[in-house]
Amino acid sequence: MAQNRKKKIGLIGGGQIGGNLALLAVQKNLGDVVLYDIPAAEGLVKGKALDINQLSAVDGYDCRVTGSTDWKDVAGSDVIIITAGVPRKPGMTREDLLDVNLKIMRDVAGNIKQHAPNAFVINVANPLDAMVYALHKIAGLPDNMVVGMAGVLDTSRFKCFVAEALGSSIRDVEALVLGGHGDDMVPLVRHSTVGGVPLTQLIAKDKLDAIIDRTRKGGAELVGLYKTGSAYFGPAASSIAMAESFLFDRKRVLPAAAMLKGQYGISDFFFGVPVQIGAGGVEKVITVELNDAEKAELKKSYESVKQTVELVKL
Ligand SMILES: NC(=O)c1ccc[n+]([C@@H]2O[C@H](COP(=O)([O-])OP(=O)(O)OC[C@H]3O[C@@H](n4cnc5c(N)ncnc54)[C@H](O)[C@@H]3O)[C@@H](O)[C@H]2O)c1
Ligand SMILES: O=C(O)C[C@H](O)C(=O)O
Repeated sequence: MAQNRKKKIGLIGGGQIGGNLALLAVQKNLGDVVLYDIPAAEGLVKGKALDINQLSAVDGYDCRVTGSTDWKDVAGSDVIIITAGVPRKPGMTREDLLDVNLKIMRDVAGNIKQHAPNAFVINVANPLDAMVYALHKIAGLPDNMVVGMAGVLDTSRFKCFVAEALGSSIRDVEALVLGGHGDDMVPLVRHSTVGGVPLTQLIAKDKLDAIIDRTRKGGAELVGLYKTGSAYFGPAASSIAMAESFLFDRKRVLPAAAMLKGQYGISDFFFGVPVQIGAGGVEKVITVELNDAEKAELKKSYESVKQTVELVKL
């Protein structure tokens, strides 16, 4: 009888998010993990791999992590998550990372093209929307196999603040944040509910406005607290949710930066919208009906993301 082989997960970048991705992948039994980083970080990835493999004995996890500085080990990955890139520090914008992270992306995307052209690739590096655009161009992957992680994280921040404000279970909060991964992202209040009850009936407008503002600045709030880098637990969990939906053909509808071909009036551009992720990668882009005010907000977010993407010269 044919045996199902274990899935292979390539994690490019073994820093804060990369290490947490490896841990979550093992704990969720997603597959064997290759944690790749540059030669200067060999000890870091080999150490994290060994540490997680030893932890596996405690709870009996079956998947293994290999720390590597050789792209050949990444070959054959079913899914790749890219966190190779510098995080911002207090006082910086995500856009300030463009030059340095674009250099890293050239290297990473070129290697994906060479070593893992069939993988479903999730980019996390910032500035998110520009980096996923560069990845797609350089790696030459099909539109459906490249996606950027931001919407799941931005939406989870919004849900977290709503649950806190109401003192309710976070499980019952349904919400959606659209647009680019920047201060102009669009939390869709009209489409958000708690236990099926519209959010607008539960939280007063001034409180909701404060939640929206805090969500938009959610990344900066953590940068301000950590001081030496940015968020990593939430980003890792958000990326794993996307990878899981692909690996197990879950067909979850999740907000992500996906290639648009005319949807929302946007063409040949990666932008944060709800997509269905399954074994075929991004299988569907879902169009949400928006009112004029929401359309205007989304256009503003698009215009600001576009400014950064236009600086990407390949
Ligand atoms: N999309 C999001 O929502 C989101 C959320 C948080 C962080 N981020 C971004 O994710 C990136 C990583 O964050 P982090 O906290 O893990 O940073 P980190 O500094 O802890 O880790 C980054 C790792 O990338 C490695 N790296 C550098 N060049 C590389 C290359 N060419 N190939 C492979 N690896 C390479 C570094 O050696 C380092 O280990 C940052 O750009 C950050 O801004 C995005
Ligand atoms: O804010 C950052 O720099 C990191 C990330 O984009 C986040 O939203 O946490």
